Amino acid sequence: MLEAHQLSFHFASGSPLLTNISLRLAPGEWLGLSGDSGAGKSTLGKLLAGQLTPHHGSVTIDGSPLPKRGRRPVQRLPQSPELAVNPRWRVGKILREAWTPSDTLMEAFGIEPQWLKRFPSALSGGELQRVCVLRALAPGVRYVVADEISTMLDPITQLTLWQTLKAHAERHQLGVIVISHDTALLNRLCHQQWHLAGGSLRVSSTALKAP
Ligand SMILES: Nc1ncnc2c1ncn2[C@@H]1O[C@H](COP(=O)(O)OP(=O)(O)OP(=O)(O)O)[C@@H](O)[C@H]1O
Repeated sequence: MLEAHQLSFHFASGSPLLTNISLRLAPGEWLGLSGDSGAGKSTLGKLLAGQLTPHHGSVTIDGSPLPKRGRRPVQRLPQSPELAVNPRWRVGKILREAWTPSDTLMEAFGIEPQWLKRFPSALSGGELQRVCVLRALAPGVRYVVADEISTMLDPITQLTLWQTLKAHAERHQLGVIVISHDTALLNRLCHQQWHLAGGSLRVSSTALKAP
């Protein structure tokens, strides 16, 4: 179980951005997070993934704090994949630095073998996003924070990406947090939905689907 316990956070110069945020996500469960631009959704995603440290509160997995070293069990996928990769590494090295997925999985995510020899700048944003999603699914990863990952994809590629991620998450019992402004997408994918406003979470809708 991934749990946020009363998280509070503010940036150095700013007023409080997040106040007393608590949430729980079980393995295999999908949680949707919406909110206006600037509400703090990405910041909350970074806190849950251990990329930022809360000023108050804590994040735990099965009751233990997030590990400080080694592979992060909570992986955050940012909206702009080009900012998340080393532009001087070829795509194959970028992927294999995390793990070596099977050919079947590569195919399922629509990743073509010839892309591996290219540099990230020689892939489209959507192609690179799929590489980054697959890179984040290394063994040992338990939860994924997908932060607006499909905005740049055409509808068909978007659908394929979510279907593939859904199947993979189900097989490996990954918990997934979907950050999006797209209510229809969240309704379709998520078991629980939260809306972030004024630094607090409120239930946006509770789906009746079982995880
Ligand atoms: N490193 C930083 N230093 C100072 N302020 C920051 C920093 N990063 C983000 N902020 C501010 O914190 C607030 C929340 O940012 P965040 O990216 O979490 O919002 P968001 O809800 O994800 O927005 P969007 O939907 O536009 O992506 C914004 O006002 C932003 O300007």
